[in-house]
Amino acid sequence: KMKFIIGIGGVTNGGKTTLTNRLLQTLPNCCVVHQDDFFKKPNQIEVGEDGFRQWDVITALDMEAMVNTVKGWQENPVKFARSHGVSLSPETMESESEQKGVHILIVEGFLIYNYKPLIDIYDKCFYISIPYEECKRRRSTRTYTVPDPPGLFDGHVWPMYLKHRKEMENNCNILEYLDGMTSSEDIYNEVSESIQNALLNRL
Ligand SMILES: Nc1ncnc2c1ncn2[C@@H]1O[C@H](COP(=O)(O)OP(=O)(O)O)[C@@H](O)[C@H]1O
Ligand SMILES: O=C(O)c1ccc[n+]([C@@H]2O[C@H](COP(=O)([O-])O)[C@@H](O)[C@H]2O)c1
Repeated sequence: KMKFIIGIGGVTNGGKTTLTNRLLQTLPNCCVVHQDDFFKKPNQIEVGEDGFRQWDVITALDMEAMVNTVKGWQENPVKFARSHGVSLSPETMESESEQKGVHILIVEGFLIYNYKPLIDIYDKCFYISIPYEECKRRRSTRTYTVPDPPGLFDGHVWPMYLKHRKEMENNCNILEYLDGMTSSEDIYNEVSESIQNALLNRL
């Protein structure tokens, strides 16, 4: 059975979750792993010299657990789907014995291309970005499990984003860049078409 992994990376508040949810509704047999689910507890997040808890670094996340979750899907996507409440299409169920059908995993998050064990797993790598002003505006309307203290965006979030983005580009993934300023409908259509083409090439 064919397995296909899609990375949806990009800046905080770029629209990764919005796009991911839309794809989940339309792609067959599609599961998701959200990087945000692997943040460590606040008391395990180190405080930097700047006084801010360092949320926007890879060590703020339990990446080992995230990799194991992805491996769990790779080893048995049917079991993974079932245990995560994803219903499989009848066609996939019937063809289980026949090596047909496709299983798709979306890996979504702000640092999914900055961790070695995950870099080579993707069949498609998307990257959403938006400009500083829009990012700051959208972020100010969002409340995380731990709300941003004043100054976090300029003092930590944005500088870390720039640093990681540079690092990621050096890792030279074959990234497809998406403009997060366009409508979510346009972004969805662009990504959807790209995925369909890749799937057709693989069948
Ligand atoms: N294409 C878009 N255009 C305008 N606003 C968007 C778009 N996509 C998402 N948003 C908004 O931006 C905010 C962050 O979106 P979200 O999908 O949660 O981003 P992320 O998962 O990258 O942090 C939300 O308020 C969402 O409604
Ligand atoms: O999810 C959490 O528990 C959490 C707690 C504190 C901060 N965050 C922020 O989550 C951001 C990444 O998620 P996202 O959806 O904005 O890409 C990152 O910029 C962190 O600063 C997230």
